[in-house]
Amino acid sequence: MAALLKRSASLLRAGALQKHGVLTKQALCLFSTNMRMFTNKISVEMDGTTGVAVLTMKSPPVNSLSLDFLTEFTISLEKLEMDKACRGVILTSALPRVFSAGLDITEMCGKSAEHYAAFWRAVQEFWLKLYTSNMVTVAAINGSCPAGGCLMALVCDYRVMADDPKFSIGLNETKLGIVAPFWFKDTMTNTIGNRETEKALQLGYMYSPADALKVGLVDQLASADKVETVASTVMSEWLAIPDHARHLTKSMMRKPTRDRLVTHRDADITSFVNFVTKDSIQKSLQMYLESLKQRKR
Ligand SMILES: CCC/C=C/C(=O)SCCNC(=O)CCNC(=O)[C@H](O)C(C)(C)COP(=O)([O-])OP(=O)([O-])OC[C@H]1O[C@@H](n2cnc3c(N)ncnc32)[C@H](O)[C@@H]1OP(=O)([O-])[O-]
Repeated sequence: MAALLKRSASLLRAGALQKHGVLTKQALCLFSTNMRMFTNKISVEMDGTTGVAVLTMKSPPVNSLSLDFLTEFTISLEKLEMDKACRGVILTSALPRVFSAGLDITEMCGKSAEHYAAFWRAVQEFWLKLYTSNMVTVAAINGSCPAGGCLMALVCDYRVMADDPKFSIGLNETKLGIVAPFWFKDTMTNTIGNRETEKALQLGYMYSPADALKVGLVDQLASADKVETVASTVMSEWLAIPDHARHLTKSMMRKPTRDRLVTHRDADITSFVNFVTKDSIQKSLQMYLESLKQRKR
């Protein structure tokens, strides 16, 4: 009981969340050591016995990474990170065919320079928090996963993807007439190597699950209905390793890539704002958004 009260207090202290004004519909429920947390766009269920949380993205139509989404995601992750009982998190989607469509293109169109800067800082923060998490992170990719969606999966420790040829994964930025920034590129290079990344980025290549497995962009395929179960099995294998040894190893492997962004963070924001405010880029993004809408007709 004492432990439960201590836990409730720590969750209530996380009332800092409300200051951000994004968690208006948040509900916290405590059942013994299990925890459930809901925001508008994300739900988190923590199993106190296993120490594993499932973070489910539920922002229709395509779990696009808007400023609000990124803020809710980052805060949810921070809360799990602060919870000593949580050792691993599985990321997945509640939507039937989409893991995440990547950055919300409407956040990059027709807005002010100040907005673009705030948006980009949130994208950086999201990447930094997930990339440097002490928890084991496993992506259960149960749908398509372009651009920022692929980035989210790539920063996880392990990726399980649904073996459905209708789904695809990759950094397709060049197809939108934009350029993946250096830390997107670094994240992909660290996973599949320089040559494959160079081809994939120049072509904006979207891999089928089978091809993604072949080049190592994902670690394992599973039938669509088994993705989360397989992710849980993988999670238990990773959690069998002592936390401190795994943390130090992860941090040693990731530090140079993390440091590169941290050192160049402001310059990266300036560069994004200069890029995205160009008329030619605004035109490309508008045309791409329009083409997405036309596809449905
Ligand atoms: C330097 C910058 C680096 C950039 C990184 C990025 O991540 S750039 C991001 C690169 N990302 C991409 O290139 C992904 C583009 N998206 C897709 O390829 C597909 O949507 C899909 C395969 C994800 C899902 O197919 P599906 O048949 O299930 O769904 P659907 O196609 O019918 O779309 C439903 C609705 O969602 C809308 N919408 C979609 N995506 C976005 C978005 N990112 N944002 C906003 N809106 C988006 C779409 O317009 C439509 O709106 P409507 O008409 O209802 O008002």
